[in-house]
Amino acid sequence: MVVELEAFVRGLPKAELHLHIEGSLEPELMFALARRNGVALPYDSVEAVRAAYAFSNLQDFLDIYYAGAGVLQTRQDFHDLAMAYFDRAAADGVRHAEIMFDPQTHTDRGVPFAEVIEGLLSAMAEAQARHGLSSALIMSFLRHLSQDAAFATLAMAEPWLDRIAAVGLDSSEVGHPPSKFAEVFAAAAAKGLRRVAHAGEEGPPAYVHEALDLLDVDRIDHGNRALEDAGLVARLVEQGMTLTVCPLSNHKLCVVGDLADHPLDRMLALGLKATVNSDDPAYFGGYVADNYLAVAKARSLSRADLVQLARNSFAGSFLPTDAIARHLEEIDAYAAAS
Ligand SMILES: Nc1ncnc2[nH]cnc12
Ligand SMILES: [Zn+2]
Repeated sequence: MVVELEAFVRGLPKAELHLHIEGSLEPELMFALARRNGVALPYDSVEAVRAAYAFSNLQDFLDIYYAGAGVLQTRQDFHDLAMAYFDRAAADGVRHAEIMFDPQTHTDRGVPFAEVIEGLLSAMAEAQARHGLSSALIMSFLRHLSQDAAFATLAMAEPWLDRIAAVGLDSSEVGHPPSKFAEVFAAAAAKGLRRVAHAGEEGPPAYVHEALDLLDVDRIDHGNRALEDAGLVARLVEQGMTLTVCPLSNHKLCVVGDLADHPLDRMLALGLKATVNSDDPAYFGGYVADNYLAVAKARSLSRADLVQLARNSFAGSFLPTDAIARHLEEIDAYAAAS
């Protein structure tokens, strides 16, 4: 049976490994939560919000993203936000999602850590029950803030550490190298947490080296600029390091000028373990299947490439090996039947 590309992509079993839950806040939900919580928004319509989503770099986006997150106040808000994401992800063939959250974006405006994480955890349980979709939490530190602030966040998370898979590092990259967070990542590792970090999105290849050397990361989020350093590429290939690549994000934030120039297929050809992810889907124009489709069309990816990307997503996840093996078998059966 030859399945048409869009149906093939949406049906392909996949994991999403790079998703900021605050970046899945659609303007409609932003308005509904603003009303529910009595928060004033600087926009008078959903259309005006969408019109503001024209970014020329990462910081342009982050300014709007942190402002939008201000409508999130109660555990019900975080539950509703995450459920909206899980419903969309399930419709996109996502079987497992490792979602990042930015506690400091909320605790710094007086929202208790417990409200944030309990809302997310209840949605994760509901996604498992409703869709059979498993998930894990990545607690990201904001790199424009200090390492001491990251340590304070790690301390706040102490009662929930058995429910958090990993720590991450996000926000404004340039000027905030991984080395700034070496001690807090070591402390997280000592507590049994895995580690991921945004590196090489806007920052130089040296930041990717630092994430490997000083943060001992299990995955690199983005990693595009690693391609500028052949020795670094060889190192990433040798280590089998997963890169969580986000094509529509790269385009919207001008990391690539045109999707037609996206390096995803070059990464695969070099032997890098690239995956496809949505990053902040409400802001960048599409969820994970839209990312697969857009880059597949722009770069003429083969079905074998798409299957490889989906395989990489499970292989690079924090799932136990037996669960990974089951998902890989499901992909093989799907590919054989399509
Ligand atoms: N693409 C991105 N890069 C850095 N920090 C982020 N926070 C949310 N999305 C991000
Ligand atoms: Zn990201």
